[in-house]
Amino acid sequence: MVHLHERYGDVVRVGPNVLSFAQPQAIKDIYGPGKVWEKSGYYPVQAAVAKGEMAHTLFSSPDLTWHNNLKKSVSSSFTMSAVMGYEHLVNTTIEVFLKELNHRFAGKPGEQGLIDLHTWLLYFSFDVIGKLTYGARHGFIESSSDIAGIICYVKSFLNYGFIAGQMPIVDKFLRHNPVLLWLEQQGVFRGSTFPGVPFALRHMRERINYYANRDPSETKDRDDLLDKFLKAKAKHPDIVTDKEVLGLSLSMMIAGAETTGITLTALFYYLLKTPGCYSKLQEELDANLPPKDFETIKSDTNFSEVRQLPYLHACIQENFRLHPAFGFNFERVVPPGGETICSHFVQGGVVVGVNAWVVHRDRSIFGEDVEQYRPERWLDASEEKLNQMNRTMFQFGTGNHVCLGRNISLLEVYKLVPSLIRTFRQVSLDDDAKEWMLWNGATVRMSGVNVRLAPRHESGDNKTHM
Ligand code: HEM
Repeated sequence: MVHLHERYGDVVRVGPNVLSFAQPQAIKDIYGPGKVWEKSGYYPVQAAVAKGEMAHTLFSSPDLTWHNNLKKSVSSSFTMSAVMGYEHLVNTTIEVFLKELNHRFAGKPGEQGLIDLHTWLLYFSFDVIGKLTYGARHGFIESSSDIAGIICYVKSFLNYGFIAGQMPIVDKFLRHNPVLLWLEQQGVFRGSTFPGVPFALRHMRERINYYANRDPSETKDRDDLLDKFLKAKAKHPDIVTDKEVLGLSLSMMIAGAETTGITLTALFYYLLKTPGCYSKLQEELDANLPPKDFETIKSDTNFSEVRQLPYLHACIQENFRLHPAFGFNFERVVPPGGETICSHFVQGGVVVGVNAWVVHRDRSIFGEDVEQYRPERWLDASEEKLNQMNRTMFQFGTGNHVCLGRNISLLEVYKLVPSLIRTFRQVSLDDDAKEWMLWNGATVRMSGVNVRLAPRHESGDNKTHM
């Protein structure tokens, strides 16, 4: 999409009835205050399937009333202050992650010390989401494997949606084929069910039993998202049923895990490719959060503290700018009667959208060096420029469908990056000259980010903490 706009200009017709806009003004015109336009046919293709039934999520549902009511019922569990209450759940996952990396790889020579960073950060982000949603990790990290093929499924699920979503009618013959769904309901065919469904159903059952079999005065609230979803169900039974609880739980994993794993990998890649930035960040962390021993490091990396560190913030913003996790246009349908977008009148029914990869590379906003990873642009900018840059950031979308889990992903990123950098004396690319490989399958994925870790304490010191 970046190349298409470079070649054909600010408005590109990318399908018979589909327009892509490059100018930041289009963000305001399409998704801005008061704009509640329907999502395009791209989204329902992304519905999960549970035992032959469509399990719509906030992301996939075309029904705006259902979406708005459901989002309103659970949004208080995703505010920044609510999310800070989940910090200890992230801490325990960071602790396990760092211990595994240290024990398996740190300081080891040859193949033994080589880490496929993206794969490990996916183990991390999928385990964090399990912990936040159900209070229990699936165990990707400890087993160093893709449990039940969940990660692989999410990738192929998004790949499929990315392709089929270009011509949504084909979906009715493929994944959401009514005959296949019916066969699945009869137990004849099990191809479409998301492998995360059995986990979700087991945790839902256990939780419902937990509350049913205890006197309310004896039950202690659990502090995970499933508890919040079940409370929303009790409070708004007309809006949130078991089906919604299942859809919400699944969407945490589908929308929230790979996106954060990609964001973390890109951030380490850019930092390691620009060693000056890495050293500056390390200096800031060392100056503000003096290194502690391995056991206490995860609890020392306090979210409210690290959020205030300017260089860390600049590094994270610059990464979101250069590598937003989603690589597709967030498509909406122009309402009947038509609307004006960036001074062009567009007829009702036309699908329009903006791509974060495109607007984040607008030279009039971010400067001529848009392809360069340069966190300093966030520190050197005048107040007016900074406001303009912040307004153009589109990695989480905006408006009615803005990412529900953005604060959760910020919590993960702001905590994991300093924790990993402080835990190891050195993090380095295995081959500095090698570039990563990128491809777009709705999320923009990478491969070839292989790193090595040097422990802070070379000798037996480190082992005593394991
Ligand atoms: C770096 C990480 C993440 C990125 C870049 C990201 C990006 C996005 C974007 C761009 C959208 C809106 C798409 C559109 O308008 O069409 C979205 C929606 C959504 N995201 Fe995220 N996301 C991230 C993490 C998460 C997490 C951690 C969760 C949950 C725990 C989550 C849950 C959702 C949900 C439920 C929606 C649908 C919201 C709606 O339609 O109202 N996301 N995300």
